[in-house]
Amino acid sequence: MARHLKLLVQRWSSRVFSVEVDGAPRYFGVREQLRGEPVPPDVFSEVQKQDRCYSLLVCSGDRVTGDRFHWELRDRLQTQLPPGSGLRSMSSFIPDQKGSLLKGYFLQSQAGNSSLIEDILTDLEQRNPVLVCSYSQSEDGQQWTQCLWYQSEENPVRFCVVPSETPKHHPSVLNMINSDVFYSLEEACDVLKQCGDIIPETRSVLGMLPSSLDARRKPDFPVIVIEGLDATGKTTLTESLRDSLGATLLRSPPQCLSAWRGRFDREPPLIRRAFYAVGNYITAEQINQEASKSPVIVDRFWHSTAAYAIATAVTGPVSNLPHEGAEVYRWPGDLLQPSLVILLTLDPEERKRRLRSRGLMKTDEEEELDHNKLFRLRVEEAYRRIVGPACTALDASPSADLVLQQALLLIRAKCHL
Ligand SMILES: Nc1ncnc2c1ncn2[C@@H]1O[C@H](COP(=O)(O)OP(=O)(O)OP(=O)(O)O)[C@@H](O)[C@H]1O
Ligand SMILES: Nc1ccn([C@@H]2O[C@H](COP(=O)(O)O)[C@@H](O)[C@H]2O)c(=O)n1
Repeated sequence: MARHLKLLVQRWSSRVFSVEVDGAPRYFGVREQLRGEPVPPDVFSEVQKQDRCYSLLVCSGDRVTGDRFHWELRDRLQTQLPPGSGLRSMSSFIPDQKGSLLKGYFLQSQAGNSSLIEDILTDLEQRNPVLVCSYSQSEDGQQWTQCLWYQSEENPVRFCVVPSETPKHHPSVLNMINSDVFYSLEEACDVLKQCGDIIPETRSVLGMLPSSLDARRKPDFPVIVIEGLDATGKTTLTESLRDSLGATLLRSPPQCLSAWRGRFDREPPLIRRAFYAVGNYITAEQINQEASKSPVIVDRFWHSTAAYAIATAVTGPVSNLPHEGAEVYRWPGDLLQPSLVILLTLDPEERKRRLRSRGLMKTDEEEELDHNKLFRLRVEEAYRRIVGPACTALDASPSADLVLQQALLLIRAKCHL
């Protein structure tokens, strides 16, 4: 077994395992010896006595390869596993230890399917950086045990499975910085550079970056960013503001990246978020140039990149988000700061009505906003928690003209235009 896997398993009992059930994580741990009465963790409560469970944790040392493999693995398992395997997302982490998160999947093997599932797992384990554990119930039905699957045929070391307290932070929070949310151009570029061989388009994207960036340069004219969920009226408002103020209208991601956006939208979060992060820096350079001549209006910027990334990385209710004031909500030190950020807010029913009447194709995330109320609430709350600058909320439900008048009032008050 590779050295890093050995180290990992030696610290097994300090790790917490988390399995997603109905969009919320359930936690358990493992101990070498059971102290006190056995209490099966609730993840196992609906598993039949003769069934086995398996966990697969991705253990690649290289995060780009690991994230892509984790992403593809779901599709592979969904197509290969027999029905009733109850495939769920899972992770393992050391509470409060940044960077300790390992991602993977948890599944059930019903008695009749066991050999088929074991063939799939053997093949996976032999060819890929994945650590498989199996879980079985003791004869008396009192206890679930975990063992590393590769050695289960020989003399397996069995760990007792025990319930674990809900940790202070959602597991994804541990790996969020510079995986989901990038705090410098350098970090985002590093990820894209590592993808050069597998995604040739990254070279063209990186080629769009200016040779130098100066975040401290203060633009001569105000820079106003308009943010909000899709169909809240950003396009309508930004175009009206451009006309009313004689401003330049820009957007993030910038027009010059349009050809490659779809390609990066199909990649796992690490790569997708790095693409959008780099897009903000390219837009920032365009802002710098235009804001020496006129006010600049920007349709989406950093708030969108960070809020969607944070809200997607965690699951469950808003209380699972990193707490208000956490590091993930701060503005990157090397990114131009706008003079004002206006967040358009809208009642979900009215937003749906506008979406329907517009009738355009929706991205996966837009679909998710529609179907998953918790996801929408997390995005909205993440928007509100980002600081440096924080956004100013504006009710987008009145007519387009009234929203424009309200936005102009805010801009005049804040930017003295
Ligand atoms: N204040 C308003 N009242 C009623 N309808 C509006 C208002 N503002 C915009 N709309 C309509 O709602 C729909 C969505 O607006 P718009 O395209 O401006 O939103 P958006 O935030 O830019 O969306 P996306 O982020 O998905 O591009 C459009 O059909 C638009 O005409
Ligand atoms: N600065 C940005 C802009 C957008 N995104 C991501 O794109 C999606 C929304 O874009 P629309 O063109 O549909 O408005 C959203 O899902 C964000 O993930 C971003 O990350 N950063």
